[in-house]
Amino acid sequence: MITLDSVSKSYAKGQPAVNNVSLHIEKGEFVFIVGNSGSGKSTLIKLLLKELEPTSGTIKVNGQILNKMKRWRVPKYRRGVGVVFQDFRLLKDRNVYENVAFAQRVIEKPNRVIKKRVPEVLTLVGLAEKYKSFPKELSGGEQQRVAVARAIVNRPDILLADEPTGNLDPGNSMEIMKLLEEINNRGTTVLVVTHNREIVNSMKKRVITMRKGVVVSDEKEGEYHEV
Ligand SMILES: Nc1ncnc2c1ncn2[C@@H]1O[C@H](COP(=O)(O)OP(=O)(O)OP(=O)(O)O)[C@@H](O)[C@H]1O
Repeated sequence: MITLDSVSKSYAKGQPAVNNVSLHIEKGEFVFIVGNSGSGKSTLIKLLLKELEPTSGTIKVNGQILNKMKRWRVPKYRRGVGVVFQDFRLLKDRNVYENVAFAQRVIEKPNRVIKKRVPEVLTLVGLAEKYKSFPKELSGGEQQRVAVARAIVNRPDILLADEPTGNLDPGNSMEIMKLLEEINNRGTTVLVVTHNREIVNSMKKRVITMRKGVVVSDEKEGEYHEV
């Protein structure tokens, strides 16, 4: 599903943010990416979204080599990848329903599809009853649920979450991770960048640890390592 082959990314100067990384993630896997601040995790996510180009190496996602992808194909590619961020990034002036529906409207899904699909995903994330609420009327955990609903409404093959619990308390953090696990159980490949040691250690998933741009460990049912 995702293969990185000797991928490096250097910004203007200094050592590469991602340094000769090779890894393979199978369809349906749940993977944590951990590592200190500045170890290259967000850069890796941006490379997978084709927001950045690698300085060298190749990235293959769903059989497509990202480096060679024609520019006009990129929007379609990104639609197959759901993304969740630490800061939720909801539209403040739209209610829960519209925040999720928006992701379908931009790809011109017909209204009858939207009317069926949005309540479905809101039920999955446990927010069916709050569909009329605006982001400011929701708790942080609820806002992140909306962001997750928006990320999955178009049924992406892959869900990338960059510090999805960074702004949440421990209870809400665990609930969001359980939700990501549920989405994974339904077939979506899930990659989660996190600093949350307790959650990583309790969930017993694959853990890829980065340090200074390099993958220093990659364990099945791994633990959070300080490196
Ligand atoms: N746009 C940029 N221009 C120059 N250097 C950058 C840029 N973005 C990131 N870097 C550098 O690349 C390295 C890796 O950054 P990255 O954001 O990928 O780390 P991270 O592991 O996601 O960190 P954090 O846990 O703090 O989010 C850091 O040294 C950072 O300063």
